[in-house]
Amino acid sequence: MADQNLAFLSLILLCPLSLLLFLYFIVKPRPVKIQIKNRHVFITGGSSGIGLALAHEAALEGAKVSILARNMEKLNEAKQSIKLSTGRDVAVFSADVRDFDSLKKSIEEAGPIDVLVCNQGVFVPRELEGQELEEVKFMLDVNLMGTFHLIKAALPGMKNRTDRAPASIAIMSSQAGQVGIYGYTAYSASKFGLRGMAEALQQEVIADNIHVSLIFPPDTETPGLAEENKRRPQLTSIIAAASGAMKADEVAKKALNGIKSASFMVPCNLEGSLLAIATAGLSPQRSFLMAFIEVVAIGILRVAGLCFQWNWYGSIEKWHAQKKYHPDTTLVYFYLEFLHTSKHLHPPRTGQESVSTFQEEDTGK
Ligand SMILES: NC(=O)C1=CN([C@@H]2O[C@H](COP(=O)(O)OP(=O)(O)OC[C@H]3O[C@@H](n4cnc5c(N)ncnc54)[C@H](OP(=O)(O)O)[C@@H]3O)[C@@H](O)[C@H]2O)C=CC1
Ligand SMILES: CCCCCCCCCCCCCCCC(=O)[C@@H](N)CO
Repeated sequence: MADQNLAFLSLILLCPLSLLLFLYFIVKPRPVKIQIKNRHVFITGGSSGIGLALAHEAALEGAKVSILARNMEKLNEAKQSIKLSTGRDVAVFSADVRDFDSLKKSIEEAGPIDVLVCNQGVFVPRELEGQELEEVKFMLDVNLMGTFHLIKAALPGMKNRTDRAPASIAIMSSQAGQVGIYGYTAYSASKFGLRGMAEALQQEVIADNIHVSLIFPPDTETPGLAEENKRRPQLTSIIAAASGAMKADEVAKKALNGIKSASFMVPCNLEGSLLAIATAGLSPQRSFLMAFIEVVAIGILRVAGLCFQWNWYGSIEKWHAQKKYHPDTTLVYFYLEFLHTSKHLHPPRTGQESVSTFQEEDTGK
């Protein structure tokens, strides 16, 4: 009897241990550390929000930082604020990521890059039915094509870097790049696109000791989010509230740690970690411990994911039912529910909002 118990006990211990051992030997690419100190860190969208917070963090850690965005005034303000808080000078470059030639010029001027952070991004949430195709194209152009332009422009210099030390290409996705969210058809498409690009690119640049990281923040308090909240559909806010909001410097710290450990997927909060496991798919995983957790947890997280979908489709059904039977009270109802589910307070949508965010951003540049 005692022998049987012992055999049973060693069996339940042996299974996970042999799985761990197996994963230890097979995870690829192998773990690597990316140094930040004294390296050239080039951050697009570095004049605002998450990019600016990342520029601060990287400068604090002793990097040589360059930031790129369109508006020179905002760039200079960012430069001053980083100088003030860290005592370090950052180089600023004004270019639109949609314009490959001017981007290439800036990148050549900046010199070889060790850590490229593709962070620029625009988000104009709206149901596809009411969204102009130009707005769809705007998001795909800046978020997806802009990142292609950046990597095409920076890669030759990165490959020819003299020290051959591990380098990084970090790409700012979003939790809306892991799961499709109501109101984000175009935005989610642009961010899902980045994931496909990143998975393929990692295989192509591994031989050059370049390591790709994909960062997945939840709602993050930035000037961009404040602008977005003025016109975000209520259902988008309700669904996005499933993941807690973060501050830009918290996201920047998580992002920089993810870059330093060369993690392929970089979640930023607890919900993000669960999402990363639930959507692991065939993405690379360097950590055998994380791989172990993925293998063990993936089934139950699928159940959790289905529960989230149940909840979200419930909200959508309620929204439509309210609209049908009480057209006048719908907005009030959702506004009240919204107050309970989100920290971002703003007046309910009237349906009369203009597309000015997009037009203002997009003209005269
Ligand atoms: N805030 C959030 O809730 C979340 C944000 N993200 C992602 O994080 C990234 C940063 O977001 P956030 O900090 O909120 O954004 P902000 O709107 O605060 O800042 C965006 C930055 O990108 C620059 N930028 C915008 N368009 C272009 C362009 N065409 N060419 C060059 N630079 C451009 C802006 O400068 P300028 O206008 O002068 O060009 C600015 O520096 C984005 O990719 C976003 O999708 C992901 C999840 C959540
Ligand atoms: C299996 C377990 C699942 C765990 C919970 C899932 C929660 C999903 C919430 C998605 C939130 C999307 C926010 C997008 C923010 C963004 O990108 C915009 N603000 C634009 O910048």
